[in-house]
Amino acid sequence: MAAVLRRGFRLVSFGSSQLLCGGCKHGRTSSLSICSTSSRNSSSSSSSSSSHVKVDLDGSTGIAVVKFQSSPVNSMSLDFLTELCISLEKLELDRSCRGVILTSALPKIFSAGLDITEMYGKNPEHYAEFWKSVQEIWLKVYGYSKIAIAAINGSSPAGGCLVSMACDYRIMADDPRYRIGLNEAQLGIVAPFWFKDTMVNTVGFRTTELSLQFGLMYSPSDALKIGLVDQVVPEENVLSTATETITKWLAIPDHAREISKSMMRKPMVDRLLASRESDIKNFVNFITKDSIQKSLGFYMNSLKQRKA
Ligand SMILES: CCC/C=C/C(=O)SCCNC(=O)CCNC(=O)[C@H](O)C(C)(C)COP(=O)([O-])OP(=O)([O-])OC[C@H]1O[C@@H](n2cnc3c(N)ncnc32)[C@H](O)[C@@H]1OP(=O)([O-])[O-]
Repeated sequence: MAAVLRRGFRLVSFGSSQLLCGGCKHGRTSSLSICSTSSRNSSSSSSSSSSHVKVDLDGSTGIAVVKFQSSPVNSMSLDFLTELCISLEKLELDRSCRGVILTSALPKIFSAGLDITEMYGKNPEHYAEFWKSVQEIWLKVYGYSKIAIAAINGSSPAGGCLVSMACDYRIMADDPRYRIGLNEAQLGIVAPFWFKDTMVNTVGFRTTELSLQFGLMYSPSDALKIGLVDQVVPEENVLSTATETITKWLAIPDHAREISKSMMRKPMVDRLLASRESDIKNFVNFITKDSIQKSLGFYMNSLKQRKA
C-alpha cells in the first residue's frame, strides 16, 4: 500500500518492470540473487528463496508464506531487510497474491530484531544506509496493500516486534519461554517516533508509555492481555491458524479493505515519508555517540556471555 498511499487513494496496478524503482529504494538490489525455483503465473504455485527469506505462494488461494531463514536468530541485517523488502514488493505487484503470512523457518525465534552488529563500530554512512532500510521495511509492511498476518512462532524483540505490529493481525505461539516487545531501552537505545506510534496504535498510550520506558518484553499470554498479539495458539497450529485467519480477510472485497486500511494508516506513513531525512540524521547522531556505542558493545558482550 505504500505505493497506493503515496498516490493518495488512487488504486493502481503495476507492471513488474517497476519493481526495482518502487518502494525498496535503498539501492542494494543488484547485489542480491533471489532465485525462483519455479515460474509464477496466476493459477500455479511458486516458491522462491534467497539467503534470508523463503517465499511460497499458493496460486490457488492467493496466500504467500514468507519465511525468515537467517540463521542463527533472524536478526535484521541490511541484506535481510533488503531481501525481505524486495520479496514483499514482488508479492505486492503479483496479481495472483492477495495476502502474506510472515513467519520464521527457524525454531524458537521469529526475529531477534535489528542486527546489532549493523549499529556498532561502523561509519556514519553505513548507519544511514542501514536506517534507511529499516524505514523501508516499516513503510512496506505498515503500508502494505495486501493482507499481512504475522505468525509469530518464537521470540520477537524490538525490530521483530515492530514488523509484527506493522502487520494487520498477529498470532503467537503459546510457549511461555517466548517474548515479544520493544526492549530498546534495555539496550540503552531509544525507539524512534514511528516505532512508538505503531505501538500506541496497537496497544494504546499508557501501555506503550510503560513498555517503552522499561523496555518491557511480554510472554504470549501477557501480550494477548494487552492486545500486542491478537491470538495465542499452540505452536503447531500457528501457521494453520494464520491461514484460516487470512482466509476470513480474503472474503472482504479487496478494494474496500485496502481503502479502509489506507484511511487508518496513511497519516502515519505520510509522517515518516515527510521526515525520512531528519529521522536518518537523528539516528546517525544518536548511534555514533560514544555512550551509545558503549551500551551496545556491553549488550552484545552480555548476549555472548549468557550463551557461554
Ligand atoms: C534505535 C534502534 C532501534 C533498535 C531496534 C532493535 O531491533 S535492536 C535489537 C534488539 N534485539 C535484542 O535485544 C535481542 C537480543 N537477542 C536475544 O535476546 C536472544 O539472542 C534471542 C532471545 C533472540 C535468542 O536467544 P538464543 O539463546 O536462541 O540465541 P543467543 O542469544 O545464543 O544468540 C545467538 C547468536 O546471535 C547473536 N544475536 C542475538 N541477537 C542478535 C541481534 N539482535 N543482532 C545481532 N546478533 C544477535 C548472539 O550474540 C549470538 O551470537 P554468537 O555468540 O553465536 O556469535
